[in-house]
Amino acid sequence: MIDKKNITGMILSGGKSSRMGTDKGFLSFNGKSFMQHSIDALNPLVTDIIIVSNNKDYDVFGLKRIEDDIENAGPLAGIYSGLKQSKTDYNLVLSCDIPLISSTILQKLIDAIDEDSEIIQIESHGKTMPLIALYKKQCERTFLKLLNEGERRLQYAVNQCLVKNIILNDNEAYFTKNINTPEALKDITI
Ligand SMILES: Nc1nc2c(ncn2[C@@H]2O[C@H](COP(=O)(O)OP(=O)(O)OP(=O)(O)O)[C@@H](O)[C@H]2O)c(=O)[nH]1
Repeated sequence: MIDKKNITGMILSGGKSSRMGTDKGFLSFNGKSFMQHSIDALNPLVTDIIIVSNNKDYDVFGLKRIEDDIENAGPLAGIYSGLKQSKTDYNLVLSCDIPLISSTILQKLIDAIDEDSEIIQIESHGKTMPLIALYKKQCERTFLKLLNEGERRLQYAVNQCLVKNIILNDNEAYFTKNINTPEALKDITI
């Protein structure tokens, strides 16, 4: 049984937000920013939350913010930067564009911890979601090697580690919806 004191929460908020056209973490849903939704889902499960972003505006959330070690290299580099600075073996990593996310879904990742898995990720509607996932700190080494080789694909990097998928049913899948476009935001708002 793992103690929640051994888990760091990490929220990635870099990238271009090119499909949305505006920084996704500051978008509002149900009276709260997308970033705050990720923070609130993590809070009961972890003792510490880190925001991985080069944008100083995120300091408004009063959390530790770290910058990408390798710039413009996408979420793989963001996770690498977070793991490098993490002091805990287990790290719950979220993106900032999943405003429906809940602690109940994240608890499933924690409940699935076993001796072998290095990464435990959500699988929703047949799609694996490495940005709703638990990473062991030791993945840092594999990720750095891949980044140094020029690799940028997060799912490829995840598959180089020992990974377990937690398959959600259709009702649960709703809570993992990615909001990448203004149309997707409109869909959940109506
Ligand atoms: N720290 C960090 N986070 C990133 C980086 N690129 C993407 N992210 C985050 O990873 C998550 C998924 O990002 P995507 O939706 O794939 O990419 P995006 O750049 O946000 O958006 P698009 O330009 O529309 O693809 C979001 O939470 C982003 O904030 C990066 O280079 N560094």
